Amino acid sequence: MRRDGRPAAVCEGLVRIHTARSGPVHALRGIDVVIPAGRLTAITGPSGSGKTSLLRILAALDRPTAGSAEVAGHVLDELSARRLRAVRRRHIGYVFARPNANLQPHLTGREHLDLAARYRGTGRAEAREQGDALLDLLGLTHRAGSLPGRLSGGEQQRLAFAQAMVGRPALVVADEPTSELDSATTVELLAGVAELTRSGTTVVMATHDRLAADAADQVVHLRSGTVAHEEVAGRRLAVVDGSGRVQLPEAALQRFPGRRVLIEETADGVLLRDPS
Ligand SMILES: Nc1ncnc2c1ncn2[C@@H]1O[C@H](COP(=O)(O)OP(=O)(O)OP(=O)(O)O)[C@@H](O)[C@H]1O
Repeated sequence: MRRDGRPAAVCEGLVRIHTARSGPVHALRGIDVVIPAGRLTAITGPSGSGKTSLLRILAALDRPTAGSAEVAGHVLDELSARRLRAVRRRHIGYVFARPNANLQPHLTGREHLDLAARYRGTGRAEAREQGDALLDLLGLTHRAGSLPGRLSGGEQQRLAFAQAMVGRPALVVADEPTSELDSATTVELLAGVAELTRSGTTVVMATHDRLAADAADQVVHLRSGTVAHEEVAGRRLAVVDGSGRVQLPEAALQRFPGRRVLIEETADGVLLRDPS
């Protein structure tokens, strides 16, 4: 949670319909999700389930077709384009999947951090202090003077996280940041990210990688643009949306071939039965 106890981001009934040549594509069909502050949340789900569409809205790079997204207390869908850009600059860090997409070839590690901090309005002395701490935490101190071309893929992604986090944004959004790394490098990067979330940063990361999902405090699993389930503290939770809809796990769904259920309330829960 943030110091004020509020989550870093809250999405309610998010709908995103893309316009493709073949017609409208319903990428998000009513997503309710809460991103707790100071935690690592993984967004998982098969290809095309809506992970990037959700992340782009959380990162203020795109707007929902309907529903609302609040980040750091700002209701993004109500903001003008200028205010949205300002919120993105100040409060949101972004990490792309491809290491070299995150970095400028002519800037050293240190220069990346200085520039990102200035962009977020952080004073020079504070930026230096935070930059040093981030480089140290991510094992990059000896690389501060190097250009990205001299860094390994894993080091480049760690620098990308440092750059996304300097200036203390409310939310760092990362789209499959481990997809181009081998498993040993992935483990190293995740250890660094876990360390950063322990120091108070909130990270939301789309991933296909089980290692990355296992490192998360919360996993939100998407299926066809809806939240299929969440995993928190090792427990798998179904999500009841605002209109009372619950997605059953695949195995449970098999029990209802007619897609109709009898709902029985019992003393300690609710029972679903096949009516046939
Ligand atoms: N700009 C766009 N224009 C048209 N359709 C889009 C656009 N962006 C995404 N889509 C479609 O929306 C759906 C969800 O895509 P999205 O990229 O959000 O899923 P994803 O879970 O991130 O997929 P992947 O794991 O393959 O990256 C897909 O059917 C995709 O083709």
